[in-house]
Amino acid sequence: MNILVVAATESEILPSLSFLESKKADVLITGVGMVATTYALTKKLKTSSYDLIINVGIGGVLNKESQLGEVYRVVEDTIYRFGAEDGQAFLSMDNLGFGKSTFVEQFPQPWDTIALPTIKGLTVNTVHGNAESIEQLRLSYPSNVMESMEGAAVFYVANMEKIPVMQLRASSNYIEPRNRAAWQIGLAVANLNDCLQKVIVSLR
Ligand SMILES: O=C(O)c1cccc(C(=O)CC[C@H]2O[C@@H](n3cnc4c(=O)[nH]cnc43)[C@H](O)[C@@H]2O)c1
Repeated sequence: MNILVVAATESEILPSLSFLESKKADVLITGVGMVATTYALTKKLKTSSYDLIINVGIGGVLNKESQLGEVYRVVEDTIYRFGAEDGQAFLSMDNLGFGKSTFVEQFPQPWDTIALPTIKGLTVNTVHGNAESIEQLRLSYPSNVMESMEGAAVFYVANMEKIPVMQLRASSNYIEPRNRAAWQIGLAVANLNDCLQKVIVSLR
């Protein structure tokens, strides 16, 4: 199976680089954000074809009862507040009739890999960091969500190209008023890479 692993930054995938080379899986470092990700992935797919794209990274979670460092399979991912304000209401791209703002994982067949907790993803241009915007987020998403800056872009490109795709994301921080000192990036990156390697071994 030809696999492409997509990460925003090299530091998120560094512990797996030699493992991935030994498994003949390709790695793409896109840069942070939806625009950089869409460009880099689309360009890569012009010259190479894959049976599976795996997006990996760290992210923020809303539910403070969940443990930081936990690795999730993101089953769908929405571009947050992609649409128009109408007074106090919000009209999504779907409501406006301009297309979709939610994109989904798509399994290769046959699919058999390790069990992981699942979560919905939100992809943002601005990392949440103040109480008012986080309260607004909680009203729209009362259950837990995983926030990143790239997930929906990877799903979008893969869905458009009809390439199976999954997203593994480890929680590095809670979505809370900015508290960078509390981010557990080392733990999240270690768990993420451990999980990625298990998934790849299970697929081959
Ligand atoms: O220090 C900051 O405030 C900050 C702002 C933007 C990005 C970062 C990164 O560390 C970039 C790496 C990567 O991290 C993902 N990430 C991690 N936590 C979150 C979050 O709570 N909300 C959205 N994205 C998050 C993101 O996918 C970046 O690519 C630091």
